[in-house]
Amino acid sequence: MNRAEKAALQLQAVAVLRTLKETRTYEELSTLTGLPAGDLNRYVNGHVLPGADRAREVVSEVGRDALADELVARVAFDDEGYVDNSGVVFDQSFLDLVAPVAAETFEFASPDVVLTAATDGITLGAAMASFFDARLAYAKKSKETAVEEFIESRQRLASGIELTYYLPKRAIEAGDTVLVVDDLIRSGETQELLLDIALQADADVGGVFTLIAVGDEGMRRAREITDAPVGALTTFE
Ligand SMILES: O=P(O)(O)OC[C@H]1O[C@H](OP(=O)(O)OP(=O)(O)O)[C@H](O)[C@@H]1O
Repeated sequence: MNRAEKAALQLQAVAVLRTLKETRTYEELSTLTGLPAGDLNRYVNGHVLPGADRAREVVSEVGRDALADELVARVAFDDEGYVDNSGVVFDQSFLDLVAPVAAETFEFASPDVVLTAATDGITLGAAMASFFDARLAYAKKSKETAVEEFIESRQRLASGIELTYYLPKRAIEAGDTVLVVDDLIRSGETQELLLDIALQADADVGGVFTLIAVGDEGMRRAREITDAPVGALTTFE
């Protein structure tokens, strides 16, 4: 880890602690993290930065659990099992915290491009792309006017309806490492289409990440297609 990476990790840990502090006292934060309340106070107020080891622990362990809990609290299911995750995907600051936690938790290859599906995957994709200093590409269900060449991936869904995603061809170059992300994986049909787009582009898949996995069908499907790490921040049964 070079100096800039260390500084970035330290600042991410401070951002995680500040978010946790919004709804907790320093004593509660101390119980949660195992760190002394006085040190936490100095980190949250920006007087001192946590050392690299502490910072990593905050981001990957405390941060992961706390963000997963926060995610559960912000997601609602209706009677038919559909998910309302607007409380998460509309909150770019929250997603900006998720990105370093995801990167610390799963061993994704550092991507050149983060690939997602419009619409709800875009804000998570932007957070992940910004964290990795990568480009963002999102496939859409319609063709963008004025774009001449597309990579298309089509599939007949279990429902019988055909779903096609289109990505402007120049968005991914052959040999790019692609991290596929989405807000939600349920059946895995969308992930399969995104992974097929990466394959058609002759890209290498560096990982698959989702905020929410509903059941394990979609995650299993993604793991059948790629050997890269496939991870979710939270799984709902
Ligand atoms: O694993 P799957 O069964 O494919 O489901 C996951 C997909 O469903 C949602 O998108 P949706 O198709 O509702 O489009 P939207 O993002 O525009 O709402 C979600 O954003 C994922 O892309």
